[in-house]
Amino acid sequence: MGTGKKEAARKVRQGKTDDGMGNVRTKGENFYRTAKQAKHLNMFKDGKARRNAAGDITVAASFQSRDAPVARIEPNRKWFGNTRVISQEALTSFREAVAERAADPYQVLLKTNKLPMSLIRDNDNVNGLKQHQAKMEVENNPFADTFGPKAQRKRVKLGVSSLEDLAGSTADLQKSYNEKNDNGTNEDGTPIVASDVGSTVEISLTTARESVFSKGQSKRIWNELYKVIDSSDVIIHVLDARDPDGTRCRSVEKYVREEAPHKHLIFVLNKCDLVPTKIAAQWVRYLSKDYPTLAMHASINNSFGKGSLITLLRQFSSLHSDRKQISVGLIGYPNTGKSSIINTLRAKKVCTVAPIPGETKVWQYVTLMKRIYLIDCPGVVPPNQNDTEEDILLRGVCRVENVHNPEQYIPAVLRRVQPQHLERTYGIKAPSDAIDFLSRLARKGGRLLKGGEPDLDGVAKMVINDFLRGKIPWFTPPPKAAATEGEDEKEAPVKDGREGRLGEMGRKRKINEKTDEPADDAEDAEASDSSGPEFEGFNEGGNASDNDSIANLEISDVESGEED
Ligand SMILES: Nc1nc2c(ncn2[C@@H]2O[C@H](COP(=O)(O)OP(=O)(O)OP(=O)(O)O)[C@@H](O)[C@H]2O)c(=O)[nH]1
Repeated sequence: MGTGKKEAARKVRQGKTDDGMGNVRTKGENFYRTAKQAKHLNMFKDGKARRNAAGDITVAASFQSRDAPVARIEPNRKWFGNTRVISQEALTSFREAVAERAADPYQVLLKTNKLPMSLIRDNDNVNGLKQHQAKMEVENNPFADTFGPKAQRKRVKLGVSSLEDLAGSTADLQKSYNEKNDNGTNEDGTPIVASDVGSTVEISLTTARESVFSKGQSKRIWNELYKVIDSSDVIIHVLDARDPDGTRCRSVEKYVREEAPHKHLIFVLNKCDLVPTKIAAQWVRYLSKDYPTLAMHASINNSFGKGSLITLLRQFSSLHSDRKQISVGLIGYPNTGKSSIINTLRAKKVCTVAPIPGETKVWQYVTLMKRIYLIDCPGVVPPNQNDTEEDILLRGVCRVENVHNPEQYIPAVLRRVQPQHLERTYGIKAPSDAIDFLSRLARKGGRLLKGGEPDLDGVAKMVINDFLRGKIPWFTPPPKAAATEGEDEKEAPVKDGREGRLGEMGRKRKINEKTDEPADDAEDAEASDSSGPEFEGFNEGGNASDNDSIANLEISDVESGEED
């Protein structure tokens, strides 16, 4: 007698005849196993092989069977629900339409994750470098050499066919070696310009370059730049209006275009008060072909172009209305006025500004409005083998006081500046040569060393600083095409004093600055700002019929120098 019977007897005794589920278990009715229970229990039996008395398997267990079970997957409409079929022609025209808009700097492709971008940019995952290498390999070598036996492919290319040839070419090199070239000077003692010489001397020149000329190229600064680019939705590339091409970081533009195409890049041509209005307008027209460009004069009290920039940033923020805020990074060469632009937009001194490069050391966040943050970045200089030391110095990249023998750069200054402007600035007759000019200037200013010798070094530093800080007027003329293009287009009527003699705008501003009141807040900027470049703004939904993921950025007639 098991516990089951005892328990049953107890239940009967106590009058509890149900099984806890309301069923009274009486033998003969529902005492036996249900079909479900039986099936479940059979499942365990099924797993075993059946054996005879001797222990040999007579019937294999189901899992030991070698017959594949007949199975059928139930078809489901959902499998086909997410598939769209597009004809080749429709795809081609779609690709063309999108490529056209993507190439236009005034149109913005929004919500790219809702577009089939992999279809549009189908070359993205092809390794360009590998492809290029393979192409070069086949072009430079005959097929048999490239894909022939191993021995042929691995042979080192010496450029000589025999040992005698090799010995002869070494002797030739020895003869043509010029010791002076290694010192960075020609036979007549003038410095070698990188473009005159072959690549071997170029390498020795770059290694011999003073460290002061490598400012803005350090890994730390580039890390700061990448942090700023990564954190920004809009990137403002600040250019110096006097030399926009020289202060343009093309490698950074390329990086943004390729690695972060969803970020908006715009140019701001700063310090446009230092160049004639016409020249600034031509540069704006020229640069606008690549990216939207605004002209600006950064100054807290008397700015120009501030309203347009704020309007543009507001439009970018409304373009990303789904975001809580947008970040705007300011990048560019050192000393182009990035921090000054932030101060101008905020209408107060929030970033340190100095007339020396490298003032901004680390990136810095500044709130412009509730929805727009600005990020200041240290100045960066993309390394370029073709840049000479004088190019680097005269772009304001390095600090003049750290340069040895500054008088050697004065001829370059004289080449860039017109004689009459030097005459007007220093009151000295048109200089013939650099040393003569410096000594006359030193004598005029009483900058003499012991024994009455003119302090050429000190005066040269002063002249370079005046050149960089806008005291001596100069500018780089825009490319010929841009200049003539401007002539053809409607010429703005020239009002009094607006034809833009060099340095005039700056002088007028100085007078105005004394009388003007500072703007209260960035929000009031439009009201306080002078009439900046005309700007129409985003024409949201302008192309909605074509594709509602594409918004148009229409900047019409971006003209600089619309002076107040
Ligand atoms: N004339 C004129 N000078 C300007 C303008 N904007 C900036 N500057 C001057 O340029 C110098 C450099 O300005 P910063 O704002 O410090 O330049 P930055 O790009 O932040 O320089 P880094 O800190 O080296 O990156 C300062 O002396 C400014 O007064 C401008 O629009 N016109």
